[in-house]
Amino acid sequence: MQQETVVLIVGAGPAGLATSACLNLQNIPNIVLEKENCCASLWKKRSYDRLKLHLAKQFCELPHMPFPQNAPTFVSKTGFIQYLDNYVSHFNVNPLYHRTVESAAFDVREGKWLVIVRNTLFNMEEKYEGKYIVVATGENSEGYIPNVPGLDSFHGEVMHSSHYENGKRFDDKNVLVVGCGNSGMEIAYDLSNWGAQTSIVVHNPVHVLTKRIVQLGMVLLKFLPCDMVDNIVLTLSKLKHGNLSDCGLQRPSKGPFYLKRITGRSPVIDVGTVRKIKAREIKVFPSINKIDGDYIQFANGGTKSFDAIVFATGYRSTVRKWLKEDGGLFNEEGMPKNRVPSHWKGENGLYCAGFSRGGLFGISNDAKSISQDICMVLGQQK
Ligand SMILES: Cc1cc2nc3c(=O)[nH]c(=O)nc-3n(C[C@H](O)[C@H](O)[C@H](O)COP(=O)(O)OP(=O)(O)OC[C@H]3O[C@@H](n4cnc5c(N)ncnc54)[C@H](O)[C@@H]3O)c2cc1C
Ligand SMILES: NC(=O)C1=CN([C@@H]2O[C@H](COP(=O)(O)OP(=O)(O)OC[C@H]3O[C@@H](n4cnc5c(N)ncnc54)[C@H](OP(=O)(O)O)[C@@H]3O)[C@@H](O)[C@H]2O)C=CC1
Ligand SMILES: O=C(O)C(=O)Cc1c[nH]c2ccccc12
Repeated sequence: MQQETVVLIVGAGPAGLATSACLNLQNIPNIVLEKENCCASLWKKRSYDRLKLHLAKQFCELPHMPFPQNAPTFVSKTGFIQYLDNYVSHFNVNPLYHRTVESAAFDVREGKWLVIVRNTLFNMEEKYEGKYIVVATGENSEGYIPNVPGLDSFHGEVMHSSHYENGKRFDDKNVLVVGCGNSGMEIAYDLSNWGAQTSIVVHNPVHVLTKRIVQLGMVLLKFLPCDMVDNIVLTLSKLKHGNLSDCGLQRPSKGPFYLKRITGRSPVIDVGTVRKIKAREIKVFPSINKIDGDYIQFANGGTKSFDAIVFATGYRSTVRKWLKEDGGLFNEEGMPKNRVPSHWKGENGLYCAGFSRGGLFGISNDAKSISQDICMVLGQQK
């Protein structure tokens, strides 16, 4: 006899996989719906070649499966993909691929979620039902490119960081990276290594740390208050990098771990970009005013021509495009209304995993909280 699906999970990234694994361990029937042809599509298809986990492996593991002892402290992209593929087989997670969720709504009469899915392999509509639904489509669902005046007139190549693989075909080209988050800073470094004349737009203050300093900070946070940890990591970072304001990099007035906690914004973990900026191998520009043909004009009045622009300007959640209600959970931007740790549970059996802005560590906590909650509610109903 076929078991009735109890939980529908939308998205087979780390969050969907971890939630399914936790439910499988409790024998709670679930289905994972994934629009791509593989799991962890961000890692397999939408991230640059030289990507490594920025946080030490103990902060990046999913529930119930540590990284192998012989894995390096900072796991490579291929190592992480291997880990996820092992995770999927170990916990018998079987996502349904080529399934794009187009709408989900709660049927009050039936007390169920009704989900309409496009099977893109056969271009047909499918319907699924579940008592619970877990949104695991991620904070990084689609690349965001700002509305820059004149962008349409730009003659060169324009891409989002999620489509950047490496700088091979940009050697000797003039490339502008817009955005100085972790993607922008690392892509600028990669482009410069491949021989591109590289520039980066830095429009706001930014914290630049190193992976070792962040690792120390993460450990210290277990014992010390956040402001004390921020003082320690900032002192270490100033010793390491010196004063960067001459190079166009200002530090925010609030500390890096405080900002991570309150705004979710991650500090930049330097991979070597700072040395290149100091050596003027990578040029820093302020905000873009406008684009005219090949020429880009900056807020300081400077103008320069470029062959290509990489927008490393972040991502947006897409859940509000298909979830037909906010479910008491999501704001207009498709992010949780409530602050961590009250962010993962909505109304009528709606949950979200992977929206805490806490990276893989946050994802692991969400998956455990959601599976425990569903297990408890089902237990009460028996
Ligand atoms: C470049 C990059 C590097 C990162 N590195 C780290 C790191 O080192 N450490 C860390 O802790 N965090 C890191 N993060 C943050 C975070 O951990 C990752 O983004 C992680 O992949 C998020 O997992 P997720 O499952 O929530 O979302 P995703 O990995 O984005 O998975 C969501 C899945 O949902 C699918 N989907 C979307 N919409 C639909 C739909 N309508 N129907 C069906 N399927 C759908 C997508 O195809 C995708 O496979 C990184 C993020 C980025 C962008
Ligand atoms: N190895 C790793 O672990 C890596 C992890 N990541 C993680 O992935 C997530 C996404 O990172 P990322 O892709 O860098 O996106 P982010 O959202 O973290 O960064 C986007 C950057 O673009 C800037 N920006 C936005 N709009 C404009 C604009 N109009 N002009 C100029 N700058 C602009 C933002 O500045 P502001 O916010 O001030 O507006 C910010 O600095 C983060 O959590 C990050 O830490 C990413 C890469 C590698
Ligand atoms: O890679 C990211 O953006 C993350 O969100 C991971 C993360 C969680 N907590 C942090 C603290 C400092 C730097 C990165 C992270």
